[in-house]
Amino acid sequence: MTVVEALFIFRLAASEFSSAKNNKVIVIGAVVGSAVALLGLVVIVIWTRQRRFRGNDEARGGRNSEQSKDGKVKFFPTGAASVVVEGGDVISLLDHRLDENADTEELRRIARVACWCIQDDENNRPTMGQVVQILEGVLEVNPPPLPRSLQAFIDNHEDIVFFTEESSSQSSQPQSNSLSIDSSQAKSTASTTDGDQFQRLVTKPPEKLPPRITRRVSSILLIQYLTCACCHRNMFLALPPENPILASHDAIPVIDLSGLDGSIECRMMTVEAIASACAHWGFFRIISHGIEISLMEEMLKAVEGFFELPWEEKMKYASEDVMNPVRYGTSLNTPKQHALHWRDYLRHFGHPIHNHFHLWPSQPPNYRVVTKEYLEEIWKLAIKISGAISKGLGLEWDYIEKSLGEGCQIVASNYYPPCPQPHLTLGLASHSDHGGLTILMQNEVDGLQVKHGGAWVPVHHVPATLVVNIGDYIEILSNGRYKSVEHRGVVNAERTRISVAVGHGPEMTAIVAPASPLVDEKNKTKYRPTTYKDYMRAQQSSAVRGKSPLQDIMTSTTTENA
Ligand SMILES: O=C(O)CCC(=O)C(=O)O
Ligand SMILES: [Fe+2]
Repeated sequence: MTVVEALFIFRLAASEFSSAKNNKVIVIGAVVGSAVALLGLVVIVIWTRQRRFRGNDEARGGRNSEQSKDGKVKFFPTGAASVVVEGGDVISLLDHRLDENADTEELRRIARVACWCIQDDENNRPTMGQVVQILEGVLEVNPPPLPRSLQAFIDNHEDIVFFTEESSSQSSQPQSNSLSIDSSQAKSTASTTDGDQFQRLVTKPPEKLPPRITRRVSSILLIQYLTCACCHRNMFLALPPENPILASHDAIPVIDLSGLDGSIECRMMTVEAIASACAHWGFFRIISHGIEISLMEEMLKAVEGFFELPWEEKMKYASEDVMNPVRYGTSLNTPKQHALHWRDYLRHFGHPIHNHFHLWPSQPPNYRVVTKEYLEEIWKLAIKISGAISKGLGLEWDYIEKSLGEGCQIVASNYYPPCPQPHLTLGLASHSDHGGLTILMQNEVDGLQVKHGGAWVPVHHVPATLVVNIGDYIEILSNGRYKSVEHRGVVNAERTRISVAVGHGPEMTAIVAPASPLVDEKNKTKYRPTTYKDYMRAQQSSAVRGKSPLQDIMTSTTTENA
């Protein structure tokens, strides 16, 4: 593909992106083969953004070119590429609204990779994988040669096809004040380049990795990455320096839930086992839970099917509003955090299902039906376990159930693609869940870790089991007797991990506060009351680290009363 062809396609298909299944980077859906060339142009658009290439400048009539004082028409990509090739001031090309507020090195890297992507000979262009690594600073990139087809615009500056800024539904009329070059002409000027040019791209790992760490370029993220890099935002999620030592065994308690359907002794023993697990771990594995294995498998498949949809289909559910009933994204609050997880997620409300069913993803075709069945079963299971937890706290069986009102169920499906540098990043940073109980299912790839006694303990995949953890709502309701436990997701270099975490909490308007039977003169309230909606919003909007949202509503127990 020549640059001109790429420009045409960019012009006509600017919004058509799809995910490359394997390497999880953005490509342009309409392009078969040379997506990298188009990527190079997209990169130039993003980095220089408004003023010339996109033609926002009305004075220039929305063209991707401008006329200099000597009357010559300059094609902006050519000018930009020349600056990059000659080692000029890349900051001068930056969107002026950014007030030169960018990291020159980062920008130079972006600019160079953009120019390598639009080399005339496809063999000289980097692979998507190399693009990603260069942008991340893992590989170094040398200055590129000026693409010959851009050189053609210098040589034939009066013969330029201008593309207007109108949407692709309008025809792309040449705006030339003279003749036009069509793509075949440009092709003829773009002969293949020397075989050794690719060598000049030579990318070598830097001696040490950059300090800011999350390497996350998935379907959503390449664009975010580039935009944020241009805005000089720190979007990397670093591991905490004092990472606790990782215990190597999986020691969370295992509870046979069939005990809750047995004799009274059996029930009480199971209640005690759950109470002990909540008090000491906040996490436990359940067996004999009553959810059909086939349903679990179908749910995992439906979720996987969603993540494998084309990018544009998934993006229908992207939202920056943390309270949106359906959300597809990456970190919980990407615009605010500028710190990204190595994962994509789909998060939406479940119970009461009739309120939300119609909003759920309509693809893959069986997603809604399977999810409905799974969430209904999981809701019943959550209520059953909540009964045992209530009893274990010395409350009535139905205390927690009643406190939920209509209740709220949220399913968060997480998709963690393989990561080339897994030890340097996280799929999901340490956090506690805002709800009462989370019931989690994972595919056969490990990655969940629970903080216990100052160490991170892995929770391995065990077929047919589910993992339960208590969240902030139960910590608050128990007046701190049970603690919601921090957990996180790590990633690996080989396999995609999928987890489906279903959280259960009260209806949005419910007041979140300690259960009154658990508050007295001796046990003063440890948490300030708030509505669940406000708490959830605060939790979802904060940088997802540790338990800070919960700490924000803690009282000084020595001074405050219920
Ligand atoms: O992927 C996992 O195992 C953890 C998921 C999780 O903690 C969450 O979605 O809240
Ligand atoms: Fe979680």
